[in-house]
Amino acid sequence: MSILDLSPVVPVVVLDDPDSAVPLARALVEGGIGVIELTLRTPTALESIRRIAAEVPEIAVGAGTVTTPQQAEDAVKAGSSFLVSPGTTPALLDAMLATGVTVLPGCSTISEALVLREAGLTELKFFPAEAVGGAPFLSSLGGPLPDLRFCPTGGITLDSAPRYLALPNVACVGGSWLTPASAVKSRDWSSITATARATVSALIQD
Ligand SMILES: O=C(O)C(=O)C[C@H](O)[C@H](O)COP(=O)(O)O
Repeated sequence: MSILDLSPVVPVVVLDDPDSAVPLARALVEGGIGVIELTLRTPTALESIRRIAAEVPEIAVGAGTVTTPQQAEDAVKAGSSFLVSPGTTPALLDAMLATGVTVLPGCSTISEALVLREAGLTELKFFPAEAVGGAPFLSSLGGPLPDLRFCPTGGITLDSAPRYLALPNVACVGGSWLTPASAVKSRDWSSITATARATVSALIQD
């Protein structure tokens, strides 16, 4: 099964404290979410990935904000089962593919999407979704490139997610709203579970 089909929403998480990684992942699982993207934006992100991969087998943990070949390698060594980049260079794509795990390289223009399709990829991240044209852009892109499937991310909310998910070329959306910084900081796992549950039921009904 594709990583894009695990959940209608991929929580994109910025985590400072690796001690929060396992309870946070468990809170998402409890709320019905089977996938988590840990961004490599904090110095402890790899340690958080390591702990989730080792202790929460119910969730697929991947690395986000992969921007260098070295990060791709390190993230997979830490246990990432998929890699997500905000944009893609040829060297970054080669390194991501060399790891052998599922990759979701980022793009934000039709030409970038075409370059990735030429490399054999059909599942892409679209970032920063809202800022570069949102659902209308992806809808237009579906005309000439109907074989590509996207996970749009960037500025998407529970309110705007259904507009994306209604498109035939959108498999899921990424977003940070499931793990607000305030709830993570205060270790409010029950509110994260409640938000995950509400999100899953709203998006599956849609
Ligand atoms: O760092 C990356 O590689 C990213 O892809 C950025 C994330 O997609 C956004 O940080 C999502 O956050 P929101 O826009 O708040 O939903």
